[in-house]
Amino acid sequence: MTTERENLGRAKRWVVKIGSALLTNEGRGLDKEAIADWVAQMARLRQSGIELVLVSSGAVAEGMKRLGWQERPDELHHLQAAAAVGQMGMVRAYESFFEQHGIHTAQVLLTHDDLSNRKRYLNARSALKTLISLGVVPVINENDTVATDEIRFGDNDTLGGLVANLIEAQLLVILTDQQGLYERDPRQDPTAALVKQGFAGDEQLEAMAGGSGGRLGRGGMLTKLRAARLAARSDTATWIVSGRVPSVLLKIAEGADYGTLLLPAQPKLLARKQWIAAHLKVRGEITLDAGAVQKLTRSGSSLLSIGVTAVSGQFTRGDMVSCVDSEGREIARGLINYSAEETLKIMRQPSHRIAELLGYVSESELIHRDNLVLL
Ligand SMILES: Nc1ncnc2c1ncn2[C@@H]1O[C@H](COP(=O)(O)OP(=O)(O)O)[C@@H](O)[C@H]1O
Ligand SMILES: N[C@@H](CCC(=O)OP(=O)(O)O)C(=O)O
Repeated sequence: MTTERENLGRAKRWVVKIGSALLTNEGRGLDKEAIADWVAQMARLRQSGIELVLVSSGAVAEGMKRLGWQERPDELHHLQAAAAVGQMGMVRAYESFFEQHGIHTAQVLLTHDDLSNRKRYLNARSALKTLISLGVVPVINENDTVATDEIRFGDNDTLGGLVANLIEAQLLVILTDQQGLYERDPRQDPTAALVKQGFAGDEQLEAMAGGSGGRLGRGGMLTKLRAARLAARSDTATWIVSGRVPSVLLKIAEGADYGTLLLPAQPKLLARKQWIAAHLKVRGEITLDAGAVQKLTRSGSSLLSIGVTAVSGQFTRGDMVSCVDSEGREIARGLINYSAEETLKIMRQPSHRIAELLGYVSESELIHRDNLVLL
């Protein structure tokens, strides 16, 4: 009988994410030996027909090393400067190692803005798919030099999950400095047991994960689990595994029993809904009454103004808002058809009164079901 691991090892399209601590050998500078080794493995995978996209952290960590800084700076402009310096070394290393195997690489730097604008999202998707079809391995990182807090993914685990959605990968492999997810942070408790398999989005697993163990990156175990939750929306499984296991990527392709495998538990979302769900910047919150919650969750209906009891935040038509129940639990997200001010005027009112209350009607639904994603 074939196991899930064996099936996933045969997946055709992978996103591989490599974290800062691993790539820079805990900040000692780019670990060229390790990079050459991962690249050699990826070249073998490509030869066996697997399509690959690489999401690599390490620009800030490598920049810090080159600039002689011991501590990760707090100021944004210092981080941006370090990233700009370090990114050069990183892409140079990848390019020269992949070249030895006759494989072209491409540098792709993204900000959250690029993926939250529908047109730029579609552009990024077709550019990546074209690169893949040309046999090129794209090397993606956040565009740290221009990213402000407003337009930041924040960590590359999240970026990895979103890229998996973008290219509809079957597998997201997160290489890190631990063997996988442990029941507790192994840096705090070395006796903690490894979790071998679970479901993406399982809150019990998320409760086991702590923040970043290092001073180099921004992620941590929780961001990896959240990335798995994001990836699951495109039916992508996530494998969290140590990059220090010899031939780790080749072993995964054989379905070996390493690390933590997180399987998607929900049905795949339509591509447009994945894009909606991936919006990280929520502009406001609307509270729904019990009837509206039931309509949305049981019948997949659109949200009407009559079911809304409260509005908070500043949003305009087309913005992403979070829909919560009367206890404050988020149940859905969607692109709203009315601004916060308009929503305040029409909440608790039936749709046929919108014209009378506002003097015009944009749409009869507050959020159309095609623009609504249940969480
Ligand atoms: N439950 C857990 N299991 C494993 N690692 C954990 C857990 N909770 C927190 N961590 C920490 O997360 C770190 C990995 O995240 P991070 O340092 O961001 O790595 P990367 O640079 O690979 O993204 C580990 O070194 C570990 O200290
Ligand atoms: N874009 C940043 C990535 C920061 C980050 O998320 O790091 P990590 O938690 O190690 O994956 C960089 O290249 O330094």
